[in-house]
Amino acid sequence: MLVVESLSAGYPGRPVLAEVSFTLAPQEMVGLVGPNGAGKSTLLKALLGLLPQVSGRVWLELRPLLHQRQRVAYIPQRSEIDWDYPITVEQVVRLGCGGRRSPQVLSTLERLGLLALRRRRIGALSGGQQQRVFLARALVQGADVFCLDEPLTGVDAHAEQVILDVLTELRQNGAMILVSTHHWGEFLQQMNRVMLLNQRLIAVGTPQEVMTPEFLQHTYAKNPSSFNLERQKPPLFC
Ligand SMILES: Nc1ncnc2c1ncn2[C@@H]1O[C@H](COP(=O)(O)OP(=O)(O)OP(=O)(O)O)[C@@H](O)[C@H]1O
Repeated sequence: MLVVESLSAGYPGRPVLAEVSFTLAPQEMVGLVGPNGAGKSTLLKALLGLLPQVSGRVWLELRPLLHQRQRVAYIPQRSEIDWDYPITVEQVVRLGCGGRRSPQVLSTLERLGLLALRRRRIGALSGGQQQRVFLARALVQGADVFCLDEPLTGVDAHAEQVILDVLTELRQNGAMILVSTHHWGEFLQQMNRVMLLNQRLIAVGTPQEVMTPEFLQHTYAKNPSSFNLERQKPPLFC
């Protein structure tokens, strides 16, 4: 179980997240939804200890997550990756296991339909192929927790299906998956729970419980704290 307690985070002179608390259980896939600038990427980075200004606690099975960082795989948002960096598909995937050559790298490349592309530079791939490369790196890492930042952005229908199939299999095998997304369709319906975020956690529940006009209006409002929380069912609120 991953437990996040009162996580606040931001950048120098720019507080972003305030007091976010939630849990993530094995076999759970939780969606992170909110407007541009809500702090979804900031939350994923803060969890992983990638930001300088963080307070709060993050535990994985009763031990601080930062002491067992290798158990978490992170797939950053596309815009955070330097696609001109001179590295091949296979080299990226190998980074998941400390740069080693391993049969698992080749089998994972094959599983994700990337074997024939393994000697190509990552910058020479399509968006869907690039996203599959980073998913392959995460799989090779053998992590228990997967944090994915907008994995379906810029991918075609084939890559989308491959990614969804892998996530389903990971979940069945006991992984904990946290995924930020602007895709509200079928993808969101596959989530066990959805967290609505706008600098603070607005609501958590099943997609049916939280993807309602009222919750969404509040989440996407310029000033979400002005919403009348008393009118809502308490269990959904954080
Ligand atoms: N490196 C940084 N330095 C300063 N401010 C930043 C930095 N990165 C992000 N921010 C700011 O933090 C806020 C939250 O950004 P974040 O990227 O976490 O939002 P997001 O919910 O992931 O948005 P999107 O859906 O557009 O990806 C924004 O106001 C953004 O401008």
